[in-house]
Amino acid sequence: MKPDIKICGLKTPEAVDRAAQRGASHIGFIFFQKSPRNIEPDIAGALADRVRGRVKTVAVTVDANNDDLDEIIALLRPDILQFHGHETPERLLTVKAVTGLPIMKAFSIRDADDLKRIEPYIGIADRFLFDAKPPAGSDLPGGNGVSFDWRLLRSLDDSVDYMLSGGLNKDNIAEAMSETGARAIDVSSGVESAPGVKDLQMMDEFFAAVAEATRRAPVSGSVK
Ligand SMILES: O=C(O)c1ccccc1N[C@@H]1O[C@H](COP(=O)(O)O)[C@@H](O)[C@H]1O
Repeated sequence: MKPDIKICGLKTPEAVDRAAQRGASHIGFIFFQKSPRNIEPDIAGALADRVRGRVKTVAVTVDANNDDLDEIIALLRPDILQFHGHETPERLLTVKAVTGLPIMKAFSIRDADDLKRIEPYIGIADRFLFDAKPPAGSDLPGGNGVSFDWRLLRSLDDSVDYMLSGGLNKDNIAEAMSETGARAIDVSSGVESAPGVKDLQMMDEFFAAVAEATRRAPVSGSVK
């Protein structure tokens, strides 16, 4: 079965349309001032309208306050909230109760101990997203185009639903999928020609590489 595919950090109608045409299950919009992929909520909402109901929209935030979340939710009307900061389980429970939206909580992974940090979030986060730790000096908690040791995920219980993220691209996605058996994958800078600039051909090549990897080793299990 084809994995869920999230293309993150979209900013143009062309990239949104191409992601939908090629079969993305999710598209992500980044609400983080320091990111080259940062977008205003009203613009993200207009982009999402192009594919609403066909592709799930994900609002990516980093330790956002209530006012910012309210504005993003009102203007984007996302299907899923992705939290890429230091949000506590209590914070996410509150947001979930107030908004009624599914939550994806991102974790930066370098070693086995990093995976243990998900435990208090089990039963609260609807899905996890595993990304690499940012390189030293990076302003960004994600979107750095770096990978982690995928073998670490072998220890995960099969009931843990996650998106594999961090440095994925057309050249490594087959290995990443076969190493992890991930049922969902997430890419941003791996389909960019420059920071924040999505490249339609690179997107095509990524989707083709996922299709080829899926043909060789079908992903098993149910996909949300
Ligand atoms: O992409 C960003 O700029 C970003 C900013 C703040 C929080 C998260 C961000 N991106 C997330 O990181 C993954 C992985 O990116 P990459 O493929 O390694 O470049 C991306 O998909 C977003 O979920």
